Amino acid sequence: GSVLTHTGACTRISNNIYRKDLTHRPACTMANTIKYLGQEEAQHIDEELFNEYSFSVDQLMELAGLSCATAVSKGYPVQSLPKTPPRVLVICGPGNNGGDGLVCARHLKLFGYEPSVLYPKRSNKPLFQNLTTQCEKMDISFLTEMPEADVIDEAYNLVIDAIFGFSFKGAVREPFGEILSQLKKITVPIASVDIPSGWDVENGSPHGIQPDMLISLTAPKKAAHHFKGRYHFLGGRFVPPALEKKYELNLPQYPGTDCVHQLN
Ligand SMILES: NC(=O)C1=CN([C@@H]2O[C@H](COP(=O)(O)OP(=O)(O)OC[C@H]3O[C@@H](n4cnc5c(N)ncnc54)[C@H](OP(=O)(O)O)[C@@H]3O)[C@@H](O)[C@H]2O)[C@@H](O)CC1
Ligand SMILES: [K+]
Repeated sequence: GSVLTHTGACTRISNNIYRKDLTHRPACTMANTIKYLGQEEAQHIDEELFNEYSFSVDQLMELAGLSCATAVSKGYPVQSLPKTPPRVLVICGPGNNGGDGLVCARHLKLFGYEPSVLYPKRSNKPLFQNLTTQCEKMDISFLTEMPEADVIDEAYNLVIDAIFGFSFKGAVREPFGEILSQLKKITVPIASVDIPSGWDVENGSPHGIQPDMLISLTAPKKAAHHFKGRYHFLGGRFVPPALEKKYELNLPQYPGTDCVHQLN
């Protein structure tokens, strides 16, 4: 049952999850509302997971990437894809969001998809080199350049956008400006990891890419209020309860042992 005493400013999405109405601040208690994080708060939680809770990047990235592949398999089951072979294009950026993409590509391959990766600005950190080798050893092909929008529509069933996450700031620098301009023209669906790339992390971007799926990791970022696609999943089921409490994340219960929770 609801414990909210509000004026209709919250939209009930599913059990114990309420989405804030964009037009006015909810008068309801925030006790049952999943928190949408600002950029700095997302970065603080990230630092705390590593520094206070002693997680390694590898651990959380593996769970984040697995969540993304799982959400994709729920929204776009391999048997339901219009084109065979079941090709998907995974575009990876230079930071940890790109690392999530590399992990996601590997799990998608294990799930029966045929991922190809575009990873134009590579990190020389061992973690990223290892993730790249793991993909190569699993016969995941790496593209040398961004295909034109019509080629993507012809060859791929969907695009995984793992270009930028919660550390994105300012005007998009190349080669990602050109990549995002092609993504604005494609008609196959885009699944964005954590943030639709190119969007301001808090305010979104009305003229940016419009993904069909968003997989929010740890907790949604404020930009997710502007997401208009069909599927919004929460992933990254690794938040210790004490950390969740400290930041008042009010995360929903994940079903059973699932690593993703569908928000809408
Ligand atoms: N705690 C969690 O929840 C976990 C979070 N995880 C994931 O980590 C993500 C955050 O990763 P992150 O901090 O590495 O940054 P991210 O957003 O990938 O981008 C930084 C890179 O982008 C670049 N860049 C920035 N602005 C740019 C511009 N305008 N134009 C062009 N380039 C620009 C910038 O380049 P530089 O400024 O260094 O040149 C830098 O290299 C998070 O969203 C989630 O997906 C999981 O892996 C694990 C658990
Ligand atoms: K992204």
